[in-house]
Amino acid sequence: MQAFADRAAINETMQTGLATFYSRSRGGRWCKGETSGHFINVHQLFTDCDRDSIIYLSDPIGPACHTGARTCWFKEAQLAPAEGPSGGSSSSSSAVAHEGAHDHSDHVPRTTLQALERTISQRREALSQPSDGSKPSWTARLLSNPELLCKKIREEAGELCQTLEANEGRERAANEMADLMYHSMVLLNLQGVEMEEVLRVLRKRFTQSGIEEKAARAPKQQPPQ
Ligand SMILES: N=c1c2ncn([C@@H]3O[C@H](COP(=O)(O)OP(=O)(O)OP(=O)(O)O)[C@@H](O)[C@H]3O)c2ncn1[C@@H]1O[C@H](COP(=O)(O)O)[C@@H](O)[C@H]1O
Repeated sequence: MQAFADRAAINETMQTGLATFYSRSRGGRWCKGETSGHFINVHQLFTDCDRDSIIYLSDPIGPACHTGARTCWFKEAQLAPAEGPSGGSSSSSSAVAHEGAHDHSDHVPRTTLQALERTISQRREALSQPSDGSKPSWTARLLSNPELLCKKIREEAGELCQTLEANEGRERAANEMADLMYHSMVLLNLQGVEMEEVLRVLRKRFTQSGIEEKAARAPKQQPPQ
């Protein structure tokens, strides 16, 4: 979402950790979620180079958009082709944006991981439909065969390690990591885990050393003899 914030709203955000803005229509400060319950937990603030724009990096509790959509950006703007000099159009109006007809439930800008996660979900959904004779899908094969999936994940992890052990170079390492991530994401789909949950776990760990975290763990219960 995008909204205005004045100095007081930004100060409040920093003090409470909840995204707070300034409503120009109501002429006052508002904490996102105070009516809906959909608060936004802010964990980092960035300003742009000339300090007139701020990003609140955050974890939203529920949908961020007042329409109930996860994000406010669900309408795709399409760029009209630029007209040449004979078209009589000035350069400032050569690219005209207009809204696409997409519905917010499915059409939102996605990060690379979210786009891949969506494709995997679509393959999973297609498994429960009668086959439409479309192209064979490797993802569908993995989803239907957990044994093959786990074998591939172990194999890909081994190949990633080998890139270091056999000094295979950075391009190979990037490729093997991509293989491992893709196959692991198929497993996460079967487990009902979203990548966002994994990223949240990683973010939580930002402030803690791995050694300290392990030392603080509760002792494991011994299995009954
Ligand atoms: N990212 C991937 C992806 N990465 C790897 N693979 C497939 O995983 C398989 C890996 O098996 P291999 O045994 O060949 O293993 P390998 O390590 O690549 O090969 P070797 O080094 O062992 O020879 C290959 O078929 C790859 O094409 C992937 N298959 C699919 N995706 C994504 O999933 C989408 C949907 O794919 P389908 O479900 O196949 O339509 C694609 O558009 C991609 O975005």
